[in-house]
Amino acid sequence: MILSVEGVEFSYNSHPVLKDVRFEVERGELFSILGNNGAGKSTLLRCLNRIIRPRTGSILIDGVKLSDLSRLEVARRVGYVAQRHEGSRVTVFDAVLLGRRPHIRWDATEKDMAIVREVLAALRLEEFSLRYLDELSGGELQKVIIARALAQEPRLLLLDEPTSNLDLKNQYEVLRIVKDVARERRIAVVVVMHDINLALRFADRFLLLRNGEIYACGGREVITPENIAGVYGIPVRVEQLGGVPVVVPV
Ligand SMILES: Nc1ncnc2c1ncn2[C@@H]1O[C@H](COP(=O)(O)OP(=O)(O)OP(=O)(O)O)[C@@H](O)[C@H]1O
Repeated sequence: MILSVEGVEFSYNSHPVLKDVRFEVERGELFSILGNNGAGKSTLLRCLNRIIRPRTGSILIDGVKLSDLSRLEVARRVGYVAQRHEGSRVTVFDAVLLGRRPHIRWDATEKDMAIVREVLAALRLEEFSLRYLDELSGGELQKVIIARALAQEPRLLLLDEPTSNLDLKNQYEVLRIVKDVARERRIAVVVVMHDINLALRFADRFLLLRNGEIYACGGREVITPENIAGVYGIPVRVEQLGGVPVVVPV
């Protein structure tokens, strides 16, 4: 088990956002968090990266309490891609190399450079290597931020709506790469997604969050018309298409 979340509660000021959230993510697993707008998905990811600290409950990474780790130790273990990012006057290569920073002692080594080149190739970003981030399209920038998190080689990778700016081809490519990385490197990947059908295609397990509470958690069997209606308040059918369940609003 890489990630164990036990009874996490979080409030902004006195407004409760997460209530008794508990789940586990195994190595090699792509775990998808789904839920209505404002359900607390991003807040949960920020707790998992210790950007914010839960009021109660505990989060364990490889059995070690997140709250006992130093900032550097968290950065070595947890990669995080936020929902929004802004371009800056840094080249794509340097931005991805920044992902290696938690592992670099004095100066970047040939190994760090090789990892960056490998990640850029996997995400088909090589031609942009020397471009500045503020000269990229929204989708290209999103891929660079994901590349930086992959270069970090975390044990736990947290992605907040990683495909929101990507076209159809890039959505599939990026999720395929992330899934392969999870399997091959035996890391845990937690992805917040709005597209249930994309989640159904790539995720191994699902957490349905409604207004800060777990509504359901499990494999494809939890993606039922009842659960989707309960979380999103919209009637749907679940059809099979090429062996993959597809959620269709009715
Ligand atoms: N910094 C903050 N201060 C106060 N309240 C906040 C803050 N950030 C989020 N909230 C509130 O906490 C709740 C959960 O927000 P969060 O962003 O985690 O939801 P979400 O499930 O990621 O939503 P979405 O699908 O719309 O991105 C919302 O009601 C939101 O208004």
